[in-house]
Amino acid sequence: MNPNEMGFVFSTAGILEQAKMNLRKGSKVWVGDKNLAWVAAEITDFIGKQAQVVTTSGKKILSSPEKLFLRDADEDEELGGVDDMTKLTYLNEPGVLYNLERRYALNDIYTYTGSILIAVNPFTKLPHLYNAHMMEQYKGAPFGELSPHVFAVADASYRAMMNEGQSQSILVSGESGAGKTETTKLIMQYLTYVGGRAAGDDRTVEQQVLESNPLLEAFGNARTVRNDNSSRFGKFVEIQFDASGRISGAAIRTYLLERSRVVQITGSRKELSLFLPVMCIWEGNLSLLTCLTICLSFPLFLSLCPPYHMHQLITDAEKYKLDHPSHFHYLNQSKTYELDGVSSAEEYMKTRRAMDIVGISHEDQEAIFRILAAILHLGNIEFSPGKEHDSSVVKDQKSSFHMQTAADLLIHHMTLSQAEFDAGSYLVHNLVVRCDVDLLLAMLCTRTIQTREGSIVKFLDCSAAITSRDALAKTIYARLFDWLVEKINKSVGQDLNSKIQIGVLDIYGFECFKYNSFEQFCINFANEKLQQHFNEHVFKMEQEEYSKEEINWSYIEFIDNQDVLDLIEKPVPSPCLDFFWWFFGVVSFLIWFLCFR
Ligand SMILES: Nc1ncnc2c1ncn2[C@@H]1O[C@H](COP(=O)(O)OP(=O)(O)OP(=O)(O)O)[C@@H](O)[C@H]1O
Repeated sequence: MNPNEMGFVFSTAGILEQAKMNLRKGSKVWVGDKNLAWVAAEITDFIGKQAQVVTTSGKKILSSPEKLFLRDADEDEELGGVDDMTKLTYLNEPGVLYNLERRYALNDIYTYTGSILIAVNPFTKLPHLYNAHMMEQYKGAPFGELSPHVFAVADASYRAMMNEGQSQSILVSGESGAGKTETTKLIMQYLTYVGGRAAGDDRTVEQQVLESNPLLEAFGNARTVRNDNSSRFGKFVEIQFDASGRISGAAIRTYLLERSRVVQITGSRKELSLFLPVMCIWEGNLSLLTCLTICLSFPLFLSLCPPYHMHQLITDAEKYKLDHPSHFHYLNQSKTYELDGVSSAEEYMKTRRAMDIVGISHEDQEAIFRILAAILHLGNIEFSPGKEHDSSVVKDQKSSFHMQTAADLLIHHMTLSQAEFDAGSYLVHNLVVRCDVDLLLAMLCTRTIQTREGSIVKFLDCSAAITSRDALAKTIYARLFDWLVEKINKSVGQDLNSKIQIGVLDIYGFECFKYNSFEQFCINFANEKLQQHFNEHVFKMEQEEYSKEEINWSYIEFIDNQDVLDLIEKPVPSPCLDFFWWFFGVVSFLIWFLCFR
């Protein structure tokens, strides 16, 4: 991606400038506060190396001058804050936060910092901000002329694409729950508005992209500590345009599905509930089945469904041998089986509808639910030690039942081509290939190692068998997700001839738990890379430009995360490697010398 072609939407502000300090008595400053983060104060005296400040509430504090930030003096007059933070005299963290707070209080959730848009999550519906009238207002309006808005960023990208004939990208970044996915949807809504096809067309590409969202969310979202509907995958939506600026195709690319959530929640409930009001539960990935089972067991949910749906849910649950979610290991770890304000039955039907819209046949829909049910049954297979050393067997009858059911559900429908049909001795074109339960057992309890002499079968102990079971469940789920994305892309249709497109990247945010999985590491690494791209775009390139043109200005200090990236992705410098091999050689020689001489 060419950074010059990028628009940015940032949902949180980063640390900006610690302005060159010029403190004296009477200076208005920000001083750190344990509860409020920052409070406004004024310097009244200097005692030794410390500055004495008096806060607006009259509290006297001694602070080292380096910990103080200069504050704009005019905040009392301009109660609404500034719509572009570059207008602030002192662009520092407390100044930025205070400005955002003042604007937020007036429901102004958007603020510019130059060409970057900062969005503060309103956690409430603001329909007046996103209606057709607003879209019409922003259409073609020069950037910065109207109040800051996500439509202005989308419009600027669209205009730049049309005027320069170059593809554009919009990066939506921020921590979990900041509002990235909502912002992405609004950008798509606007692009749909300006680049929509002529009236009278059948279901348009843009409609299909928007309509496929519930499907992706049903399979790729989960409840986390910060967000009830957190995307657990990154998404890059490419909207393709023809030369006249009309949408001609689209493609959705997904990244880094957090597949470990299929088999376990991220942190233990106890740890999370100590600090946070919402427990981290795993829900969205199998929300369809959860709702199937919840609907069966809770009359309340049943009463929410129209009779046809009720009937369908019951038969589906019976068909897949499902029960209350508390009976399934992959669902009961959080002990939470419903979300406030979310009707599982409605969600289930919404997802079914989205499948119809995307063109997933009823046979394929059946297959999807069978696979999901099979994953749930897989999770209930337990193991006990076998007769052989370090081996394992299926624990009891209950586990055997779940294994048999999983195998029965993992059937594969094959439609043979005429050539295949003619070549083989098949009686039918359509074959149903069942999963052999003995093969499934062997897959879970043993590992086959290929050697030069042939293959060796190694028994797995109980914990290794459980790891193997979970790995299978995760892999099946991830493949199903990829298949769904492929299906959506086929249904939406890409325009392979398109020369210009707008890409919207919605990548899920940085998170840090007590124990972080490898997946979390990859997610955080991706976020660090994006941060570096942002640093390069906003700070480094601008500063280089100023230096080149010999413009006198003070350097902005920013936290450069290049060291973190180097630590992860840079090859080990060769002197270290050389030393390692030298050291290894010496130690090997000594061992050989001491043992054999
Ligand atoms: N512009 C907005 N208007 C109204 N509500 C919003 C807006 N942006 C976000 N929200 C609310 O915040 C919730 C969380 O937003 P969203 O799912 O977009 O966060 P996210 O940054 O994508 O989180 P994650 O990284 O966990 O997926 C939404 O479900 C919605 O209720």
